[in-house]
Amino acid sequence: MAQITLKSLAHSYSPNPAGPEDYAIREMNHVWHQGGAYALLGPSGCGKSTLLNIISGLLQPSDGQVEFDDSVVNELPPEARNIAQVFQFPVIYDTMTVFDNLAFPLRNINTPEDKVRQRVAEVADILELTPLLKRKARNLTADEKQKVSMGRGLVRDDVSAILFDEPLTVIDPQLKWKLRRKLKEIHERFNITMIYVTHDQLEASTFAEKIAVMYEGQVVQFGTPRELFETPNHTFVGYFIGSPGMNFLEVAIEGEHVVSGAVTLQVTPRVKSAVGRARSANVKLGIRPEFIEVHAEPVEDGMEARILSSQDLGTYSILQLRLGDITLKARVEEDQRIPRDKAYLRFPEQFLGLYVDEYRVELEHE
Ligand SMILES: Nc1ncnc2c1ncn2[C@@H]1O[C@H](COP(=O)(O)OP(=O)(O)OP(=O)(O)O)[C@@H](O)[C@H]1O
Repeated sequence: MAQITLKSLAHSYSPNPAGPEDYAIREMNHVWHQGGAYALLGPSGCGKSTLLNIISGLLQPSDGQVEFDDSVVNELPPEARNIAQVFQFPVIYDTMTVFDNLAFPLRNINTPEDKVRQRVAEVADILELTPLLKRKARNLTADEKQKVSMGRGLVRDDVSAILFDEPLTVIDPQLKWKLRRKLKEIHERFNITMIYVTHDQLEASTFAEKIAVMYEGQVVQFGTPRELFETPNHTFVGYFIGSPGMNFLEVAIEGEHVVSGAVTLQVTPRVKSAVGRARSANVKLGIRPEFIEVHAEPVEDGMEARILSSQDLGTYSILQLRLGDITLKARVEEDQRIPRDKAYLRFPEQFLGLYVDEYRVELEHE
């Protein structure tokens, strides 16, 4: 078992990278602590698989170091790194039985047969594969095959880490939920570092204690699901986490006011002075749909908005609103009165984030 440290790590698939856009991983420093349950979350193409393959040794980084505890492992091949990896599609031997498939990684390191039997029984039990142990793998369904593939990743208890690359893609939605719970249970039981790659925020937050959000080859935030929701460090995290994502308004100071396009925003003096201090033309205010106050009647400092649509989602509704030339989304709970055509909006200061050049900055005290 190990702590995995990435030091000034970068990777380009091009032999002569000309600029940052030629890097699948842009320079990053990151630590995965021993025993953590982590998710690596981001959209397609952001570099998740590249990063996993660098950790497992399938890929050599073009720059920087990968360390397991205090040893640099850049030169070590995958088999010497003691890492288990579970891929999107099943990697199993069709002609072997389920038992032999599960036993394979253990027999490969000359584990005594009684220990093999004990570990295979344990993992088969957790993954509900016990009735299938004697079956040939080729006769299994796609779901069952992927469970065996996961079992092969989980069967050794001496690995430095287990890396999962979207392991539930081929699994039926009903079973996905159950398997995620099982992985969590296994993590709690065996205290192995697990890194789980996904592009699905729900999958990430049900599995992981901490999520690394990747965007354009970099980890833009590493935090608990709650931190990512409440204080996104980067506008991308705001968009990507939450359903719907955070609203962002491009803002500037005009005379005495904070404006967004043609709209004068009602904000506190503290927000105004923070916007005024920003030394960039790229300044945004972010607020989650959950935190916009929506009133049916005029209120002090309320900003009048038109309601474009209202989507009833059972216990809450999502309103699409037009504030001047800005489109916003707001969430209204079922016990709240939903205005018909017009609404009056307030942006409570404690829920506003200020973003300069896409990164969050504190609203300092006066
Ligand atoms: N073997 C390769 N050769 C050249 N470019 C590659 C190679 N593999 C990946 N890339 C590029 O590197 C970038 C990161 O890809 P990567 O597969 O790591 O992203 P990802 O986040 O895992 O995406 P997905 O979720 O679609 O698998 C992408 O621009 C991709 O096109």
